[in-house]
Amino acid sequence: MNGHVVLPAAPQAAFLTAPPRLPRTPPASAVQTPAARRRHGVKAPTPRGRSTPACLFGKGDDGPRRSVFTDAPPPPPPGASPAADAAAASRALEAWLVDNGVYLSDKSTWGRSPHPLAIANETTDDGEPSGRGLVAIKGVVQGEPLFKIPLKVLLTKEVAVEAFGKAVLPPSTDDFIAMAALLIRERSLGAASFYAPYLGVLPADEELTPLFRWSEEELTPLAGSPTVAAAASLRRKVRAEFADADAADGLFGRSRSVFDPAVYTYEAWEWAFAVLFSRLVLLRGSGTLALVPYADLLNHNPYCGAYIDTFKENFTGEGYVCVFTDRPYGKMEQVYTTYGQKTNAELLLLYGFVVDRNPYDAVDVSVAVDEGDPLYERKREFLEGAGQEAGTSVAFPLYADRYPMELIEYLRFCVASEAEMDGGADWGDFVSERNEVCVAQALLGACTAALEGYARTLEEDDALARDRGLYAMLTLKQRQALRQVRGEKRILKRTIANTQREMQTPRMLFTSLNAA
Ligand SMILES: C[S@@+](CC[C@H](N)C(=O)[O-])C[C@H]1O[C@@H](n2cnc3c(N)ncnc32)[C@H](O)[C@@H]1O
Repeated sequence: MNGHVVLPAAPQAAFLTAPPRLPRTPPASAVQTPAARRRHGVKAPTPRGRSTPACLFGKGDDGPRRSVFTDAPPPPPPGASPAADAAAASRALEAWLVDNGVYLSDKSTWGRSPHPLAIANETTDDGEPSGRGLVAIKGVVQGEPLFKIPLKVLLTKEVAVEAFGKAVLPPSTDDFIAMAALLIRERSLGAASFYAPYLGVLPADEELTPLFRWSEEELTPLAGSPTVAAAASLRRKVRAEFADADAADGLFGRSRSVFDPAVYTYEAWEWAFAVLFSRLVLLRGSGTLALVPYADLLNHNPYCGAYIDTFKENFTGEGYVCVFTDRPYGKMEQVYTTYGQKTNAELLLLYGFVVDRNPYDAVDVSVAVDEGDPLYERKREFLEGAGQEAGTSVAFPLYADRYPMELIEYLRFCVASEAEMDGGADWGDFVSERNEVCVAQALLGACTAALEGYARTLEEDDALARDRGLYAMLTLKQRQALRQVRGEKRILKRTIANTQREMQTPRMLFTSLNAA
């Protein structure tokens, strides 16, 4: 029996990023004319940096608005400081949202309660920077809709098809590819883009650090972790997708007058995919993938049960996206959403962060029929007959407190004796004490081999994390890597300890008590 830990295949739509260098003047083909804007059903852009959002400091439609983050002094000029620029970008986004019908006032009006949130330009989670976030500026009750974002400000494949035209971007184009093209185009338009205020609050390129963008050197502290292979796999996919699009018969290659090679570069492509991976949401009901401005400022909390949904206004028939809270929030508390039940490896790969105490964290262990097993051929043929392709190796997730029963069933088969095979055993059930002990040994072997693959032991990692002086010298990526490998090693060690304990009573070794 051999065993090693691997990550599941990288996400299907995983593609890529690096901040594109923007041309000073957008190519003529990329400039959005007022006529085109009308065709796309969007309003003329609010020039970036031109005005102070009325909703915060002026007397706009909603009257004066107080913001806990922007109270008092007038905004400093652009470029005064990174913090001032970030605040100005947030205000520009709010003004744009208000212009497009989002109610952000902290006053109630007929039929509308005060908007309970404000943008925090700098937040922290688990002691690490987590960029912008949304914070309650008044108490929020459970189930309260936090905001209504009109569908017209969303970025979707449909918008991309409209923007480029069906002849250039057929509706059958993959969602990620269509939206990557749209993002690159809108960014190249600069202030002329309808979405400029939204693009203005996206993290700076160097702040977009999903694992697939890490350099070889940056990946070094993750040596031994299945995340390294996952990052390489995702990087390859993103590159391959770009190569396809860039080929003479690909999306870009076919329409070079629209897709200027100086704008639609690999760097721009990677940037767009990093944005999409970390911000796209799947809207329930319609099944549409969308970038939802403002809603995508919500940070992730794995314990959060908030949900996002679309609905239609009764009178106007206009569509909205709404986020509903799962619990009450007090004033000044950061309000969260969930990006789904993701492992830390998935969060690191796609979003660039790791969550301490993540209840969904898991490490995949890959198990296979031992090639030295005299029954190897018979077992391989059996698996192929059952539809399993490419050998006998299968990956299963190990959680801190459980493992999937399918892993045990598969191991029971892998270690089965001839008599057990002949007897047509039900692998979902106890087969024999011998079989059960072999399963335990195989599991221990897989976990031990995985632990031996790391450069450092868990104890050495723990010592590094405890050493304040040394820890403070680590870069953010090094700290994320340390948290990632410590989490993986803890799960592997816990599985070893649990399995060794359970081996005391082999008859009851792998009951559903431990299984997921
Ligand atoms: C959908 S965006 C959320 C808004 C984001 N903070 C921003 O500044 O635009 C997702 C990104 O936020 C950050 N983030 C979200 N939740 C986080 C968390 N719990 N810990 C650390 N970073 C987090 C990560 O950089 C992630 O890629």
